[in-house]
Parts: sequence; C-alpha cells; structure tokens
Amino acid sequence: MKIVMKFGGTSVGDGKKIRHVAELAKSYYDKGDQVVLVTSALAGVTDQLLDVATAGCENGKVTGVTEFITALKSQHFTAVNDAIDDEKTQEEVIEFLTSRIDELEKALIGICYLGELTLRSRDNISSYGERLAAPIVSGALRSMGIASVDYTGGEAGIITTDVFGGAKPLPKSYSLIHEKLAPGLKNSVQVVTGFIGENEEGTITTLGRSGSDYTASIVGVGIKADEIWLWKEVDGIMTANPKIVPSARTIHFISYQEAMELSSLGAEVLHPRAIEPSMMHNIPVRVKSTFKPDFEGTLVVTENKKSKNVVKAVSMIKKVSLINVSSPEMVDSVGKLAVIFSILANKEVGVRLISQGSESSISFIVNDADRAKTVKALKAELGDAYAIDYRSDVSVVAVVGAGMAGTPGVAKRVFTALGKENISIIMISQGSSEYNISCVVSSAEVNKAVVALHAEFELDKPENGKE
Ligand SMILES: Nc1ncnc2c1ncn2[C@@H]1O[C@H](COP(=O)(O)OP(=O)(O)O)[C@@H](O)[C@H]1O
Ligand SMILES: N[C@@H](CC(=O)OP(=O)(O)O)C(=O)O
Repeated sequence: MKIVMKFGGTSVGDGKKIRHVAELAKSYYDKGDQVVLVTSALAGVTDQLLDVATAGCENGKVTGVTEFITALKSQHFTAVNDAIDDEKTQEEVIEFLTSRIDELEKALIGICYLGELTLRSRDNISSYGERLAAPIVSGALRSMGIASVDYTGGEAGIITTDVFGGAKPLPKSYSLIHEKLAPGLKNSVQVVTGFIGENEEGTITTLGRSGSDYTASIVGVGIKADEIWLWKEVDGIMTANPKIVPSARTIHFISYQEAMELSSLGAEVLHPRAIEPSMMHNIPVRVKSTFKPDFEGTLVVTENKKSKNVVKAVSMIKKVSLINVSSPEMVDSVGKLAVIFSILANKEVGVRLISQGSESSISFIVNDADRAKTVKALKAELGDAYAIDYRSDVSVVAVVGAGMAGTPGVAKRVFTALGKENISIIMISQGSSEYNISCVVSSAEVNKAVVALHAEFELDKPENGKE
C-alpha cells in the first residue's frame, strides 16, 4: 500500500519519540508498504519561535535571541543523540542543523534591529521548527538502514499562494510532488516537513497553525496514496476530547463532511483544511495512535456507514469572543449585513459562527485574537447609530453528526441537557446541512456542557460510540 504518514509535534516531542516514529515507519516499509513521512516540529517549538520573534521585535533585545538559540540547539542536539545511533549520521545531522540554526539566529537578530515582524518573516521564522525536525527523523531512518532524504514542503513540490500564515497549494503542486517523490517511493522513506510550502518566488509560506495534517493530505494527493495516516497521541477521532471526557470512545468511521465540521468546530485532532484535498480525490484518511499501531483508529471516507447515533461527537471552541451589532437602521433595510461583513473581511477577520435573532441585531463569534480590531473597526465605520458590544468570557459547544439531518428532537435534547445542568445558552447556531448544532455558553461552563451533551447522546456506550 502507498501511505503518507504524518506525525504531529507531540509524537516527535523528543529523540526517543522520534526513534519510535522512525521504527514505526520502518516496520511498514519492511512489510512492503511505500511510505512518505510528514513531520511537524518538536512539540512547542513553533510557539517558542513565534514568541521569541515577537519579543525581539517589541523589545529589540538580542540577548533574548541568543539565550533562545542556545536552548534550541541543546534541545535538537539531544534529540539527535537519542534518535540516531550511528555516529557518522549523528555528525552529519548536527552539522546540517548547526548551519540552519545559525541562519535562524541571523534572521531573529535582524528582527530585533529592525523592530519589524511582517507576516512573511513570521512564516520564515516559524518554518524552522519543521526544518529542524525533518533532518533528525530522516537521520534516524538512515541509522536504521533505510535510505531516506528530507525535503522542505517547497522542495517536495508544495507551491502555494502568497497568503502568508494561511497559504494554499496551487494546483500545479500535485504534479510537482509526484515528479519529486514518486521515483524514491520504492527504495526509500522520504521525509517532508509539514506546515510549510513556498510561493512561486521561492519564499517560504505556512499553511496555517497545525497545518501538517494539511501537508499530509496534499502530499497524499500528489503521490496518489492509497491512504493518508495521521498518527496522534489519541486513539483516533473520538466522541469528545478525551482530556475533557475520559469515557470518550473512538469513532471507527466518519465521513469527510462530518470530520470537517468537527474540526472547524474546535476538535483539535484534525486541521480543518486537512480533509479537503483527500476528499476531492477520494483518498481515505486514517487517524491512528502512535501508542497502539495495531488499533485501527478512525477511517475518514466518502460513504458514511449509517451510524446508530444521530450525534457522533461533541466538540468545543475556546478563546473566542461574541460580538453583538444592533441598530434600528438594520430593520427593513437591504445590504446592511453586507456592510458589516465587509468591514470584517477588510480587517481579515474570520467569522466562526453567526446568529441573527431579529432584523435589528446580529451576533457572531470571532477568535479572541481578532476581538479588539473587530470592535474598533465596526465602531469606526458604522458610527453612532449602531451599538457594538462584546463578551470575551464565552466558548462554543457543538454536537456534530450526519444523522442529525432530518431527525426531529435533537435541538430539544441539547437544550434540555444543558438546562438540567443550569447552563445558560447565550447564542445558538445551526448550519443548513443540519450536521451540527452549536451553542455559545460561558467559558466557565463549557467543559460541563461537553460532558452533559456526551452523556445525553450516550456516546460513551459501545453500541453507540462504536458502529
Ligand atoms: N474529538 C477528539 N478526538 C480526539 N482528540 C481530540 C478531540 N478533540 C480534541 N482532541 C485533542 O486533539 C489532540 C490530538 O492529538 P495530538 O497527538 O496532539 O495531535 P497533533 O500532534 O497532530 O497536533 C489531543 O490533544 C486531544 O486531546
Ligand atoms: N508545528 C506547526 C504545525 C503543526 O501541524 O503542528 P502539530 O502537528 O504539532 O499540530 C504548529 O505548531 O502549528
């Protein structure tokens, strides 16, 4: 079978984990599978890179950069020593990482002196996490006797739009990936950095935070993979985040559409865009646990096996704000909503949920990070005839499942379950696909809300959680 295997930051968190990842890939390769491995940065490194760049830009202190570089070198060199046995390979990888880290240090110092951090330089800096991880993973494979080369996303053929921080692959990427990776499939395990690509001028771009799942899907389409496997620290896509609901169960089959709804409604187990390329080309995506390689995990496919459950999973979105816009001017008028949403679009603010309770007001959810600029822009551009207020103490809880479409009584069960727990619903939204119902509740109560809905739809029962 031709498989793209993606390992996230938690799975390649240190040298021992990288060794485990290389052993896993090797075990499939040895059995005759053709494997391309996509790796994320070591856990937490992308955040650290962005933090040090932001701090350097704000305070101009080069000492912050040099301290960070020392720690980064030590972390990655330790990982090399723990992941790779063969001394010659260790030396080669360390030499390569040293020159890459030197390059990074220069870029960070430049940011300190200039006091400027553009979206383009943020992408360049944040790309180093994956660009330091991939050579270690590839070196670990070589030291196990498997031929392996590592590529950045751009080198592997991922050519993207110019949207720094949220780039998308250009259609030509798929044939370029095929040209680049297909020849090495039979006799090596090629390693590709997740999360990053490059634009047509060869400048590094990123596909959005947590974008390595998306890379795996893009590479899978490029090499015409039989399956794309996303290896995680959890058993698969589960009926809820197991950290919030310990009794959550693995969902064995889920449709592309449901998986996309679930990830866009906060289930961090998948990047929301990760499914799109695989769905367009009908390539099954499997979510598996690195701890239990023999466990089948979750298969994301086109044809959804009919589930007994109307609701398949419960998810939540934290770190969001509710914005209310109201004005008598909105009553009986045409185009006012277009004006409001154009203001958001001009500020590049994405809207996560919308609800319109009456003609004179509209409420919507944006990420916390966008709240201040949203409120400021709306006030400035709509003027005094509009009241703009917001709440930052809210979260979203959502139930998702294709079985909800056309099934009466789901909303009643959602409201009753939340009511029984004394959780007040601040806003409600349902997509016309009827694949989800989302409620905005106070952040203090959102975990309780997830637990209550999981219990209400009996998702902890094998006959329901398992199909
Ligand atoms: N419905 C869900 N099913 C499985 N995991 C979930 C779900 N919702 C949230 N999560 C969280 O998503 C994370 C996925 O695993 P992880 O290995 O961290 O992924 P990656 O390293 O690829 O980002 C876990 O931390 C888990 O708690
Ligand atoms: N390292 C990137 C991309 C990524 O996908 O990471 P992870 O697979 O650990 O979520 C990030 O932190 O956003």
